[in-house]
Amino acid sequence: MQSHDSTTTSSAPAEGPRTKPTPEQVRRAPKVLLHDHLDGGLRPATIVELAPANGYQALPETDPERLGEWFREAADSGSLERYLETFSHTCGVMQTRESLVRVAAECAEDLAADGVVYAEVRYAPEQHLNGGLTLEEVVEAVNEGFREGERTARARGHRIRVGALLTAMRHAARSLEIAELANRYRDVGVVGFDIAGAEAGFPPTRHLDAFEYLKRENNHFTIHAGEGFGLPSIWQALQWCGADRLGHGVRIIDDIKVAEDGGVTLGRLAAYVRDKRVPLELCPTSNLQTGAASSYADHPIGLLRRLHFRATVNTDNRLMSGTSMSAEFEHLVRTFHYTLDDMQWFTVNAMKSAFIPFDERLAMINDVIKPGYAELKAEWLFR
Ligand SMILES: O=c1[nH]cnc2c1ncn2[C@@H]1O[C@H](CO)[C@@H](O)[C@H]1O
Ligand SMILES: [Zn+2]
Repeated sequence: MQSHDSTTTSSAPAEGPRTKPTPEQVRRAPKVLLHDHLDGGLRPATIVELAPANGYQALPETDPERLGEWFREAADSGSLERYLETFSHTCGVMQTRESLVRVAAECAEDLAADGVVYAEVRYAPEQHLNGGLTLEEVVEAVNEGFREGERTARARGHRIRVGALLTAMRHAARSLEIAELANRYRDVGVVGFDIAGAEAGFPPTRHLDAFEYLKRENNHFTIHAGEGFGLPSIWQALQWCGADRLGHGVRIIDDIKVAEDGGVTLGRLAAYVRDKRVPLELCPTSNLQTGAASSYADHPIGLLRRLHFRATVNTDNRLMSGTSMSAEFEHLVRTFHYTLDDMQWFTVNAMKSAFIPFDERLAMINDVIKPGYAELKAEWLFR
């Protein structure tokens, strides 16, 4: 793996842009998040407070701290299916308009406080209908919450833009309806579409009609693929369904061979993914919990970054993984000795891969991300 410990050579500066960023710098660095689930990022205290209004009585703990621990432990099962069971408790308290507005507002605030400047946050509208809301009311409540959170963040000195991705559940049969919903709200807060849920046994081609519809509408979508299942799922997502990005895609590693001497051979699918610059929404901590990777050091992100795949860093579910964008980068800095330059590389990759218009992505890169990193990289000069 990469190892450039810049403190070992006597001629290298002890400080500088290529040294390890401090936790404070990691937090302040502008970050872009493409893969974060709204129902996987609630504050534990909010879950406890919202339970009565939603008539939800099945919470495993009512003390916020213990509840947070419960989620982290329950999600740490080594299986995607068991990991997903924990979402019944978060969706259980997201069944009223007020609950959805609050959860979305807090999501935007929490991401902004963590230094995220642009986020695409996903959720499945079909999972929020038990209290009598319509699909449209769900989308409008979440949009309202994101706008409110953006304003609160701004008042606290943080700038963030949040777009929604509408997810359809792959075991269910509402994907075309949700794709149509995403299309209807595309210029009002919704930037794309996704499918999620258990991957094994539910191939993306089950939802081909939804993807073909979105393609005809010139709309954007990502597909969870290559997480709980391997290469066939990634291949279908790209070559049958036409996904713009891969949710996780981490198992593309199965199509990459590294020889004893370090030589690397890409199979046809891995070569396609790299050549076509297909964005990989990698989520290291989540992968450790669902068994898609065994440790940070063994996580394919190290190799994929080295091979210049379009890799991005994401949280997936901040509650279940007890993580944040800063925490994910901290793990990577510690494991792979990443610098601010590496962080900027991942962040620019993510911004290039976002679903908002090209001119806005470019302005975010040139006017927000690059100046943000330049300022951090220059700090050592003035200490
Ligand atoms: O890593 C994941 N892989 C597959 N599905 C997921 C993952 N994280 C969350 N969800 C599913 O997406 C739904 C909508 O947000 C969640 O309710 C959960 O069931
Ligand atoms: Zn996910």
